[in-house]
Amino acid sequence: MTKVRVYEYAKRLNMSSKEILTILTRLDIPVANHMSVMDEATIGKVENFFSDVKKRAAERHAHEVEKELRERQQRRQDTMKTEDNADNQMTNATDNSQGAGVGRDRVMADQTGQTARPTSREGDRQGNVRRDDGQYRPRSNDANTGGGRSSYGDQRRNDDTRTGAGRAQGGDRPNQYNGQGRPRQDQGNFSSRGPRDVGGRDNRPGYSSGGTGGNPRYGQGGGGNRPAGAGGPSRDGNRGGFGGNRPAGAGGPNRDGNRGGFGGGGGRPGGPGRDGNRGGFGGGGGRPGGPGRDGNRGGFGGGGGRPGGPGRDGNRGGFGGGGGRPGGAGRPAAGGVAAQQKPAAPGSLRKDKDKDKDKGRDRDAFARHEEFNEQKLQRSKRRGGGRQAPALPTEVTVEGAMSVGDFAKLLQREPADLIKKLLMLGIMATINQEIDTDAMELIAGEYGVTLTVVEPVDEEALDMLIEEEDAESLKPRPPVVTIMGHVDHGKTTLLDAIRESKVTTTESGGITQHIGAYQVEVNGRPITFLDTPGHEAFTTMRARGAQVTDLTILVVAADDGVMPQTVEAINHAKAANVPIIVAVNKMDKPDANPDRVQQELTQYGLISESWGGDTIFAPISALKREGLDELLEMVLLVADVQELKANPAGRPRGTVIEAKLDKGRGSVATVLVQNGTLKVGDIVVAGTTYGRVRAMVNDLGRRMKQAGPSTPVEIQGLGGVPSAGDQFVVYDDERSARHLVDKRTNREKQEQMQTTSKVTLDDLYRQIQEGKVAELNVIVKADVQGSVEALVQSIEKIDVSGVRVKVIHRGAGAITESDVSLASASNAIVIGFHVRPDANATRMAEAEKVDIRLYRVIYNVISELESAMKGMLEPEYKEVVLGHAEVRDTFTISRIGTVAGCYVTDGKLSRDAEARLIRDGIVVYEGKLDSLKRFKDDAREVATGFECGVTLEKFNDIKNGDVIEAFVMEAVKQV
Ligand SMILES: Nc1nc2c(ncn2[C@@H]2O[C@H](COP(=O)(O)OP(=O)(O)OP(=O)(O)O)[C@@H](O)[C@H]2O)c(=O)[nH]1
Repeated sequence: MTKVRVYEYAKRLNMSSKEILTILTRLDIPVANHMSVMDEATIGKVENFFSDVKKRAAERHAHEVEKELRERQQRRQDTMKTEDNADNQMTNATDNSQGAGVGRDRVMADQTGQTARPTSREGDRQGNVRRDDGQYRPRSNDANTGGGRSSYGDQRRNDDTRTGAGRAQGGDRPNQYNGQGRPRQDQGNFSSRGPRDVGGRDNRPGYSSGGTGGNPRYGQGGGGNRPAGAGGPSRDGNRGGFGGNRPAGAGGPNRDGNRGGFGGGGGRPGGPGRDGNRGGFGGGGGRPGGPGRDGNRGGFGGGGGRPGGPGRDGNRGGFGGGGGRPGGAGRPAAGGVAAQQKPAAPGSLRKDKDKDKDKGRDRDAFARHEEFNEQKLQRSKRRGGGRQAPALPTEVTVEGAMSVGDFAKLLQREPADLIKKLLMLGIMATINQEIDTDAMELIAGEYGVTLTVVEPVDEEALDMLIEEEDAESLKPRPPVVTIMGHVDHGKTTLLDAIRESKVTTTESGGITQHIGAYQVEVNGRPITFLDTPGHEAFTTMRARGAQVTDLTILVVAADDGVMPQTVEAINHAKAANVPIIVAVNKMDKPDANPDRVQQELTQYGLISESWGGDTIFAPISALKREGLDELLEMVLLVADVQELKANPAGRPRGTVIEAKLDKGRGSVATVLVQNGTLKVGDIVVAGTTYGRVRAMVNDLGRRMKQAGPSTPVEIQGLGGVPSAGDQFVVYDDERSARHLVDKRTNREKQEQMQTTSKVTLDDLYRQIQEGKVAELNVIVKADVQGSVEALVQSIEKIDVSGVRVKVIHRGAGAITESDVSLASASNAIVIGFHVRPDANATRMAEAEKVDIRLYRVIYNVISELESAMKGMLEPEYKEVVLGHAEVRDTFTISRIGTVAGCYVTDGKLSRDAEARLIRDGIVVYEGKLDSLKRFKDDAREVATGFECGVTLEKFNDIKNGDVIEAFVMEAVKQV
């Protein structure tokens, strides 16, 4: 497959480019826009994504289908259980009940289609109903004849062959039966055309009716809801048979068992039962039954449902069926499980003397029936338990806003349902739209789910494997010091003085080399100096979130006093929350005035100890190497107060101080180890590069095997050149290091594509609303110090909706690169009053996306800041007139309107300009140019001295002599 652009690919899939871009973003594939090229791998990933989505949808569908099936099955089981319970209750009822009834619906048809004749002949059948004397006496209590047409599946006694009989057929063929059930028995196959519509038609009409034999108590016949078919004969059992809706037709004969059988056209017709709990079911539309003997259930037989085979002595004879669960194929009608369990005794007539035995069998059968039911229940429980859908969550945890779809997934609810609920709450949202935690809370409440909002996981911290070190493993570490100050106040001289005086004396013979940082030893304790005087340590590094400095030495020349960069340095240090030690330098100079320095610094909150403050002032002469020991002792003192600690045995991590590409050595980076002990061979990830430490060199040029906390070392072996301020960490394996670097590179690219999140006045309100800004950092630069102070005082008074303005730096003079870098590091805006940024500052501001605002009136500064904070900052527009044209002629064209033939008298007319029509000095129309043509062609612009055709948007009343004025509205920056 060749490469395609996003929009082409989207078109191919009949999707929008936006959708594809969204998918790519989700897949962490950086793309710029719809014109971006998708290579084969990317397309593959997208296609995988689609197939995953499809797979998930299919799974969900399957799950739903399965659930539906399970519910159906459960319902069926419940119904059966209810009936079984009813049966058992019947068992305890009277003996000798029999009845005959005529089913309402057709009961059952046999395989031959013959109508079952409810003629009962004693002795002529197996498994029949006769009792003691073999005489079939319909009236007697003993020999019970079921009237009507019994629907028997297989009424044979099933001595040996068990054919799946009792397949009821047919539907509602009416069959006039009068409630006199005369069960007919055939050899083996019994069937009956179910009687229908005889007997009463009311609800329980045929109760006790129609039975020709014996006590018709339980025989049911009738035509109504629970009407009667012909009940089968019953003996010693409870129920002869049912007919009607729920059974109908003739019930089978019953003997000693609980249920003779059900007969039914629409319901379940029964076969004969003997000794068992249920003879069987037989049915036209439902389940017709086979005969049962000694077993719990004879069997089911059915036309539309389940037809049954014979059962004997076992739990269930078998199922057979014509329709739903076809006979033979379902559970085999022949034989059946039970039949094999206990071979059938030759079916025969039952004698009274066998009665006790029968009763015993009854009990056995009942027990088996119970056992079977229990087993069935357990099986269904197991089945249900195994496949049970996971319970819906009652508690969910979120980290912040998420899309409706994702939240629905979390709640395991349908997104559409969520969208509906959101709508009810007045929130219009689509599945991909993000909702905040408040909305989530409301939705969760609707579902009765507890929502917990937790702080989002700091991915960077995770990536950097930042673990909490336990207090016991922390050991004191050397302080890391930077030196700052105004130009020429002696920073470099001081750094050199410290290095030479300390390094060379302690490490005699060592050749110091510049690696960007070095360590000195004072009173046996090391101090690390960052060798980069100036702001980089603060700005560049802080912008990357790195904080390397523990304290800063502010160098102020005693002869020069506090200068602008001194102030800047103070502000940098304060912004970074780093303690300051003031080194009053050049004390050797005759015009040195340390008091002045002390006095000037009080303005910036640095009050010397001698004046009751807590800032240490150390008078030194860097040139003459005087006062250095005292200064360094002070450094140690302040460090002690800070209790600087690290775990030398922890995971090595730190910050890149500087890095370069060396011709011979490749990537060389000076790093400051801040925790753990970095060793040669370690796999280091720094920024977007990684590699194995090949060699380590300290500031004395010595090869090192390992470097502990606060040690600056130069390392070789990284794959690329990291940036100053990049944090590094040691990874356990190269693969995960590479993975992190890939991830970072992708993220970086994406961030570059996205708009900056730096604060600007234009989107300040949004950022305030989003809670991103609670304090607006401002750098104030003005032409004179007086203006600076006035401005700062006014600005600091602004307090809108809890957002405070904080002036982090102020000064007189042009806006410099340093101001911009401080603004960038501190997410500040720069306010210039009667000053302008220099070229470098402008360039840097563009690169760093720092908002510089220039003003000439203090009032504008205040009002604009206030408006921005209130979200009312409207860009100001001014009208710029482009030119005029005189209407020399007009034409009316249908469907277009009036076309004005014009002559441009001055300036130009532009196609997308706004226009006004002036007639005799009065503006009669103001709107837009609808079309602008030179002859027949559309023109973008028509300049002075040319003719053109003009139409105005929704305006036709143009007359000769009118003047068309073209103008545009331009946004103006306030200056
Ligand atoms: N008399 C005297 N001169 C000093 C002292 N310290 C530095 N100087 C001189 O001041 C000048 C500037 O010193 P640097 O160390 O370059 O000053 P810096 O602050 O590093 O200057 P930049 O690198 O330009 O920011 C040099 O000529 C030094 O010799 C001192 O203690 N006494």
